[in-house]
Amino acid sequence: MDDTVPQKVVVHKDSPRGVHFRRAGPRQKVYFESDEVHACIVTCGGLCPGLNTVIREIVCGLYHMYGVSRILGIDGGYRGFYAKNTVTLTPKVVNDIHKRGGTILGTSRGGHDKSKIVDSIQDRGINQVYIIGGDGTQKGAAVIYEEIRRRGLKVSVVGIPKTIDNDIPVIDKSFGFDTAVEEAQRAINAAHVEAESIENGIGLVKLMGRYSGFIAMYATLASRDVDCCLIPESPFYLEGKGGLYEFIEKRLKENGHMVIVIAEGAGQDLLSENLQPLDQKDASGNKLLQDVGLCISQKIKDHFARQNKMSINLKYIDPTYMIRAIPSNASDNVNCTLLAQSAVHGAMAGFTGHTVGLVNGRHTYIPFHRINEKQNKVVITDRMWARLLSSTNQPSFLDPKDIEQAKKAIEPANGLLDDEQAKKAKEPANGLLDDECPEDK
Ligand SMILES: Nc1ncnc2c1ncn2[C@@H]1O[C@H](COP(=O)(O)OP(=O)(O)OP(=O)(O)O)[C@@H](O)[C@H]1O
Ligand SMILES: O=P(O)(O)OC[C@H]1O[C@](O)(CO)[C@@H](O)[C@@H]1O
Ligand SMILES: [Mg+2]
Repeated sequence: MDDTVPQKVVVHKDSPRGVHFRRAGPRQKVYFESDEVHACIVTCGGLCPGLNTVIREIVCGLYHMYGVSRILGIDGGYRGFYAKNTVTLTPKVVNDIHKRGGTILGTSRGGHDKSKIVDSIQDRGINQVYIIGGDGTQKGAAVIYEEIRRRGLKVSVVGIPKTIDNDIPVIDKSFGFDTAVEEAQRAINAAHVEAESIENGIGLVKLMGRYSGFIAMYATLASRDVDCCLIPESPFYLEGKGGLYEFIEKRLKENGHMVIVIAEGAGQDLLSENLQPLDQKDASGNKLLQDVGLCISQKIKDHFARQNKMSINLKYIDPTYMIRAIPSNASDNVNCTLLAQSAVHGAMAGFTGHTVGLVNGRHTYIPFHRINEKQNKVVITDRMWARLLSSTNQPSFLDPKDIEQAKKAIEPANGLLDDEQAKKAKEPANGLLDDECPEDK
């Protein structure tokens, strides 16, 4: 019950203990009686490998570990609470679903209406709400939790973080990420085979990653066939000395072919507004991006045609939805199972207002505000990006001015508290930061 997990494992010698989270797991005392539990599960946002596994394991966990049998599936994301039907979930119904991609409950963007959702929870007598989704979904879950608290309802609200983009902070990584990276290898392999089979072949692969380039970075590091990885966090330019065109020319001269991986959110500043207006948003308010892969492919082709000194053969591969619409692999299945079990144990113990997640290799309960305060991004002054640059041997596309700016904009690259932060942090008498632990009813 009292075990905690530190957010930062590497700290200065004299710095304070920092933020700790409650360790997840079964408790000796449970808050809910089995027969009084009425649980529901909802999936929101984009698809991600492993959604069905999490649903399955929540249902089986509640049923087999705690004898809970009243479990509802909410159809079609947040709006399903008030605008759609529900599905009764039993171990039999969910038995085989982990073998399928997608979510048997359906999902959606937009439609988060706090009052209508909490009215529906109240009217149906639901007292455990399991919400599976990405950064937007966790923000929505926090709003629901606050409203439930305001109304004084005895309802546990638990988030299970889902994102192939890996853009949720604090947690080590989200379920589905490994599967997506693995599937991306197939596209990169195809790009490589095409590129090396033809003179001056270029294989260009676009991968998901709206604001965070983790999939592109890990897929590149895993593959070894990638010559250049472009991500939203690392600005790049096309023309002139040190630009992308110059690098392409150099690689083609050296190797006769090359593979480029580009994350969907990279290089948006280089694109024209002709594909869609720049301020267009999806139903959840996420900015709709232009197809950077298509635009950059065309620009590369035009450049080399204009130059007339080298004829190139570019093949553009866009596996976007293929990497997230598949079932989770073995390691993600394990990950999903443990997350679902942690969620069930926490809710049964009466914890609420938190997301379950792996922190430094341990399962924890993380208060919503910690998850929602920022977005996880690749830190281009940190080790991983440096490792990638060493692996591909690509230019950093940065001038010293950009490096200085990036350093100022992010937290310290080595993850250590600087002196100022260290001074601000105070260690409470019992060594635990009370407000960092989910509320215990
Ligand atoms: N700030 C917010 N407050 C309340 N609800 C929100 C907020 N942001 C998003 N939501 C709701 O959360 C749901 C999912 O959000 P979104 O479409 O951004 O996907 P996500 O959870 O971020 O997943 P992903 O981006 O990984 O696909 C939507 O129904 C949306 O209305
Ligand atoms: O087309 P949709 O369903 O909005 O999903 C696209 C988005 O989903 C994500 O994969 C996040 O789930 C982003 O990388 C991508 O921009
Ligand atoms: Mg999101």
